Amino acid sequence: MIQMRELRKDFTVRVKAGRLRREKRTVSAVDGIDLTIEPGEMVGYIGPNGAGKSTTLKMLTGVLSPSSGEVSVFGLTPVPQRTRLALRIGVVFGQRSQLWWDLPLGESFRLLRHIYRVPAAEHEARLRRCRGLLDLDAFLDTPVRQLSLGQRMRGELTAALLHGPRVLFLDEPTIGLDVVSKQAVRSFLAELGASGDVTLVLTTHDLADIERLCDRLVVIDHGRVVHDGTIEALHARYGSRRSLVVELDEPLPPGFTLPGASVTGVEADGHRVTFALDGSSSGAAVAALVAVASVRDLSVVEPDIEDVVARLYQAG
Ligand SMILES: Nc1ncnc2c1ncn2[C@@H]1O[C@H](COP(=O)(O)OP(=O)(O)OP(=O)(O)O)[C@@H](O)[C@H]1O
Repeated sequence: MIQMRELRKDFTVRVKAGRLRREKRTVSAVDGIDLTIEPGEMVGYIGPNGAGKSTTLKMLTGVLSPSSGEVSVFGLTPVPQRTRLALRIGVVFGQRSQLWWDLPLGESFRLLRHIYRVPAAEHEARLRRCRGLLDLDAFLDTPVRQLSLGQRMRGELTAALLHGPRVLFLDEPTIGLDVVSKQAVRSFLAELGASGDVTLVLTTHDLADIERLCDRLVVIDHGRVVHDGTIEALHARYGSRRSLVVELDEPLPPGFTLPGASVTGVEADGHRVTFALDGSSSGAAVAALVAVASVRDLSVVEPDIEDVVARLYQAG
């Protein structure tokens, strides 16, 4: 459905070289990306600032021409076949709006129906679904410029879906949103993805978006793919381990060891101890621990995706 072969985008920039002189320099924003995305996938496309994420999305949506390589979406080449492509994709760029600033939100939706020539019944059905899932009714009559960021983002998502696209490209869809709006947007996208009707390609700096939504994670750095797989595969690659945190009535005896685990932290005068678990089961470690110590409370903490992604970025 989406294919990129040796995809590149170079920008020529002028940089200062001395007091008056400026030199031309080439920045390889996207530096040879090979990716195939199948229908129904939910792909998180992440990377540090300047990694080339937005540039890739712009080439996929027909905003920018590649410098070399190939890109196709539904077999269409985005820039020359942009109009045909627009009928089949939805795009949400968190920082930019596709709504009419001075019109009420509902009016923007009506205009989009005419632009995309969507039959009235289809439009109504899609709008009804979005109204229900995104709670739009309270602000359908409000001019877009008066909407809060969270309300506008819910409007943007609806606007991107009213023509029934099979692929949705989202660039930072939760940027700047409060926790409640973030959850509303994530739940909506999760439901959309679960229906299997829409393929999602999403860039974000908020890794909770990825954990909640994406079954595939593509990490890019300096315009190249540095990881492509599940979040679990990323943890496995970096040896991330789950932790067992125990609250104890008495500190453990000196030299205490737990099979399949190693101590990574001791706090509260030895009353709180953190173990990194080597294996996948925490049961054996817990059993060994309660046999020798008086355990007041315990919890198993999953590895933190922020940590592993930070390590990946630093390695790059
Ligand atoms: N129009 C442009 N002209 C010159 N350089 C550009 C242009 N657009 C992007 N770049 C450069 O290309 C590189 C990749 O930029 P891009 O916006 O794709 O990164 P990004 O991964 O989306 O970053 P961020 O997370 O900060 O949004 C950066 O070095 C950027 O400065």
